[in-house]
Amino acid sequence: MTDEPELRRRIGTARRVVVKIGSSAITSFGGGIRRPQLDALADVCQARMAAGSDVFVVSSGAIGAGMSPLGMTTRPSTLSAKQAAASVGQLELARAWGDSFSRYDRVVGQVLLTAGDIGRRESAANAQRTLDRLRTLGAVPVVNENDTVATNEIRFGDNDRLAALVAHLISADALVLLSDVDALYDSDPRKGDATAVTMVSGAADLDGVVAGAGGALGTGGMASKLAAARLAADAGIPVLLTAAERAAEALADDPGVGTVFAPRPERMTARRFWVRHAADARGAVLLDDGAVRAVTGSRRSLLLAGVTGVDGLFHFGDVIEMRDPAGQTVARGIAQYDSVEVRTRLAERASGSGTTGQGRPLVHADDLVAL
Ligand SMILES: Nc1ncnc2c1ncn2[C@@H]1O[C@H](COP(=O)(O)OP(=O)(O)O)[C@@H](O)[C@H]1O
Ligand SMILES: N[C@@H](CCC(=O)OP(=O)(O)O)C(=O)O
Repeated sequence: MTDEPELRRRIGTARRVVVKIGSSAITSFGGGIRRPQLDALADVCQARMAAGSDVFVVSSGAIGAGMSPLGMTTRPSTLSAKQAAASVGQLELARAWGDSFSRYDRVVGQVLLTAGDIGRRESAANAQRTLDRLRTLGAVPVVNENDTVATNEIRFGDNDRLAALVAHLISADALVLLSDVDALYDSDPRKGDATAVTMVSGAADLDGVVAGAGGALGTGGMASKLAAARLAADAGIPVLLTAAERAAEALADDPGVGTVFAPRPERMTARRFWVRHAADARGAVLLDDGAVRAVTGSRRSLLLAGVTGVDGLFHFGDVIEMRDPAGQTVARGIAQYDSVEVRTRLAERASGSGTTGQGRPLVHADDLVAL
């Protein structure tokens, strides 16, 4: 098991680093983008690049940056108003990052992505190639969610998750999450006494930790950072979480600040990671209790015999969800049948005219990830 100093050194010497900056760190109510803070972050990223690392920036703040030009005084709540604010704000944000890095004669490349893009192999491969080419050209990729086309259903939910998915996409060696709080605490530090957690190596370290909501400008709060850290851990990527104002220490070669999250000892295969985290599920099947035990406890393939119903339309090769009798999603995996065929087989079984106990499994154990 990795110890804390070793993990911190690993992050400090990572060759390829994704740095995610939250809205709360670089925007303010009424004032839009806080240029001095953004410049300070660009200074730190430049120093790390000068030391030989590749840095990929994931920057939130488009909605915050677009509010004041549009005369909005509170963060918009409807999707269309958020998208309108973001479309104005993305320009402001890209210009600000461009100006900031131009002080070092560096060009930035804006990369706007949705969850759907990362969930589809072809567009994910294209995004990965673009990011890589920007890197080889010496430009700094600045990634954000493509808010204009993201819908409630397909939103990343927040940029912490986006940053973790990007880190996986580009095979990063470390992910640094910069927020307005200097570490993970056992409860929201804004609400009183709280103790900092310096390292998380597994679920047990989160026992008793209450991850609360974010600030007025952020979206995910601490829960989304923990989910992103878990996602990165599955991808084998260590994470450091701290405040943007500690960025210089966070990106130093031996970062002594914030909370570090250890990756899984064995990186999930790219295929299982994709099934678990990236791909959009196209539909779902309902399982009986025996099938739930088989797929979650014994990690066996899902046979049609354990399926009691189908929800939605899916095709052979799509990622589907598996739900227990209470409707809770217990696993995800790749379907080896179309939904129409599953429905037909279930109807045959109900009428006594067929068997569903034989044949190939609906989801093979190798393509199945319990949640
Ligand atoms: N257990 C916790 N530890 C640390 N911060 C927490 C915790 N619970 C809630 N928070 C709050 O989460 C906020 C950071 O989330 P958010 O506003 O979404 O940031 P960002 O804009 O950087 O994504 C902090 O301001 C902090 O008050
Ligand atoms: N794409 C949105 C992201 C919002 C968001 O996730 O913000 P944060 O929780 O501060 O990372 C924007 O740029 O405003």
